[in-house]
Amino acid sequence: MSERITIRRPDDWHVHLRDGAMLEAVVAHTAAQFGRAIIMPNLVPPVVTTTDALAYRRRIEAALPPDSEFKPLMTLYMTDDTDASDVIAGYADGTIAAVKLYPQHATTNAHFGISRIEAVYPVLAAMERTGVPLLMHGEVTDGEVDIFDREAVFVERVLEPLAKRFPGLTITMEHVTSAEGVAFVEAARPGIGATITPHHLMFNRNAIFQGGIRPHYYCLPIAKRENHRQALRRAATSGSPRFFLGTDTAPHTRGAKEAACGCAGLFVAPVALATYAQVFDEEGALDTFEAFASLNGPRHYGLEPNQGTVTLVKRPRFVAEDVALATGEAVHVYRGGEEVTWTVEG
Ligand SMILES: NC(=O)N[C@@H](CC(=O)O)C(=O)O
Ligand SMILES: [Zn+2]
Ligand SMILES: [Zn+2]
Repeated sequence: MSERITIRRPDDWHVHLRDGAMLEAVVAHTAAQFGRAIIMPNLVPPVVTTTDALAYRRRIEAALPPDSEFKPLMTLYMTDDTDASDVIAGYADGTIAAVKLYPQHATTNAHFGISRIEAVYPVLAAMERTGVPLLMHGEVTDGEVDIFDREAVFVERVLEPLAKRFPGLTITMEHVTSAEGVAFVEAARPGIGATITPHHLMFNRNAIFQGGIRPHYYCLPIAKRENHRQALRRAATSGSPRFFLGTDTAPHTRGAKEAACGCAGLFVAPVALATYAQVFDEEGALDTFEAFASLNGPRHYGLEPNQGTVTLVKRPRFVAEDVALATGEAVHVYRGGEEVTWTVEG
């Protein structure tokens, strides 16, 4: 049994850093572990143009610890008005790394999302031509579809046809949570990959209702049955280059979560790498950990892996319950108040 593991410095391919006081409070947790991260654009208002992305990147850089080498990779939020030439130019000059597509009303701040996928076909065609990756929140929003089935229905109704219509488009199915999603990605054409979060590897839907309603286990896509969690564990640890690390760290204040209508999203950054390492250790798969955390993502995005390394040791560490904001508000940390078994050494 391994007690220590050194891997290339990993990247986080799905992160919400927010803005303002929240950004200030959370960014160091991601920057301490990861070389790069794909930054989600669902601010209010969202990041829709390369000019917005550049300004947001500067705010992130200003909030980083002074000696940090962390590199934010920016994304645009696809709307009905997204301008293909802005996307292409922003990708060509390195301002943006990808475009994110949210089905309207699918998740936090998705009310700006596109109305009909057909509306953005010309932009998708331009992205296919020029190699700009498309990131998708993979859920249908049709109220007739059960919340636990929204990902599987999305795969069938939206993702499969889209992957066929644009055979050269690089697509990331973000935060895959279901056996159906895993099966699609495994069998899909080249250029299709998926991120897997630490929390969907850790708990199933029972956690949301254990002894009462538990808002700190509520995120989207919602956690599913145990067989889906097992499918995710198999996919992540399989060594398949299709699956890679994306934490979906999504901080909300306690006030926003512990409410009659609580926000979806978990703040997982402080325990992200430790939690993934625990999962790979439990599965007896530490040999495939580096591929998942540090190699598969860069390959999917056509980037080089990071140069440096991180070392994790199997040493228990107590996790603080909350992270404080300068406003006086607090953000509950996923696994806060618990001991985690793995610790990042640096
Ligand atoms: N994952 C979540 O539950 N929430 C995310 C949005 C998202 O990634 O869908 C957020 O921005 O809060
Ligand atoms: Zn999402
Ligand atoms: Zn997200």
